[in-house]
Amino acid sequence: MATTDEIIKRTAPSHLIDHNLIDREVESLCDGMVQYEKRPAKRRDGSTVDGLYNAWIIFNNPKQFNSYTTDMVKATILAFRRASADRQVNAVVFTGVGEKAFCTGGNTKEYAEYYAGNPQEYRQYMRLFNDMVSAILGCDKPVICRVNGMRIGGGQEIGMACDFSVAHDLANFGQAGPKHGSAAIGGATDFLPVMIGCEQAMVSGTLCEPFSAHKAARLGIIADVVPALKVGGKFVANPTVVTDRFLDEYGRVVHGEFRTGTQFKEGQAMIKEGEIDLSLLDQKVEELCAKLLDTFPECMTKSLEELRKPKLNAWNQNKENSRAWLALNMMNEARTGFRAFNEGTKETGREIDFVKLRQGLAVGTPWTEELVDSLMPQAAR
Ligand SMILES: CC(C)(COP(=O)(O)OP(=O)(O)OC[C@H]1O[C@@H](n2cnc3c(N)ncnc32)[C@H](O)[C@@H]1OP(=O)(O)O)[C@@H](O)C(=O)NCCC(=O)NCCSC(=O)C1=CCCCC1=O
Repeated sequence: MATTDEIIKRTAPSHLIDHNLIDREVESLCDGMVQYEKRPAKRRDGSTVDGLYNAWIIFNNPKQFNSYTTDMVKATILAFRRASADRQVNAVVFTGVGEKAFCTGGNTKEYAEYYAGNPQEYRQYMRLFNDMVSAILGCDKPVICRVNGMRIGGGQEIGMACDFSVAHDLANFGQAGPKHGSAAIGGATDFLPVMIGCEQAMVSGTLCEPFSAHKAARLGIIADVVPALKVGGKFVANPTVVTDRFLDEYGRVVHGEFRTGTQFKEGQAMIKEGEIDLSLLDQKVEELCAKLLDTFPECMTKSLEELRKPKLNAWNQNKENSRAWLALNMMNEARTGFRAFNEGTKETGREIDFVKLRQGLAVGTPWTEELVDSLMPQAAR
């Protein structure tokens, strides 16, 4: 009987049709700010497999916490299409450069300096943003978000669109929308209720308070969490977070909550002194890729399609209306909030005086250029 290798050699077509839409390098669309790499797939024992790969899609804008510009969004859509169509690709790993941030969402500089007050332009941008989320949810390969750091705002939204998330435990998660002039309707309001339930979704989507990776694991937003901080050559859990007990003296769950006061400060100092090592994160990601490799490929894709439905159905129901609302919102609250973040500093703060704005609106003050300027942090203080 012929071996499988001999049969493959004899029967595979000599010419393969390319199903990509365009024949262009991902990097060329965005000055290398999104990288696309095919890394050899590995078996569970760590050995490399011939002719099979995992596609790594990497945001490369670390100075701005891997926030995505319009060009990066375009490149990301192309990257996911490429990985989806590539017969040699087992799984996609979506991550960012460095250890500080996976992604903190849309680029607030571009929002403030180009899109603010320009709803028709932002509507075009939102076409691309929506296509990026849909490209993740429509990828024929399992998508793993390798959470190499903060996952905030639109970063959390594209992260939650992925099938699995594995994080290092110094990463924070959360939304920024209502604090910065937006609503978290780029996926979060669709995904959060189905992933963590309506109550916790409400807390995250409205209050915009960051939460730890340990809490993200407890809530069920991520599949796994690993330590990244090394002190004296040994891995330790994030020292700014409670990880040594589950309940407080009143029986309330405290595991994964941030420590407070002096304990928090001591934790921060420990992080500063220690060394960050992402090797355990990479190990977990590779392990997951290897498990996915050990399955029938079409059964895997069908399983993904079915298991994505709760997220996908919510997303498809809302994405076009959300796009229109977000575009018009660029005339007032987004224009104000993103400018405030962009123009403010650590000294002045980067948010507006919400009470002042609410007081003005409460007596019918219209949105004017003058009102917006007066709300900027440097003007108010
Ligand atoms: C809370 C933060 C994520 C982190 O705070 P902190 O740790 O204090 O760091 P910073 O000093 O604020 O940031 C370090 C530098 O990175 C720059 N940065 C951070 N995030 C962005 C960004 N999103 N775009 C551009 N630049 C960014 C920051 O300016 C600093 O650089 P500098 O040169 O000034 O020192 C905090 O950074 C934060 O809140 N960031 C903004 C988060 C945000 O508002 N994101 C956009 C949300 S809206 C969105 O993503 C949407 C998606 C689609 C649908 C519509 C929509 O609104």
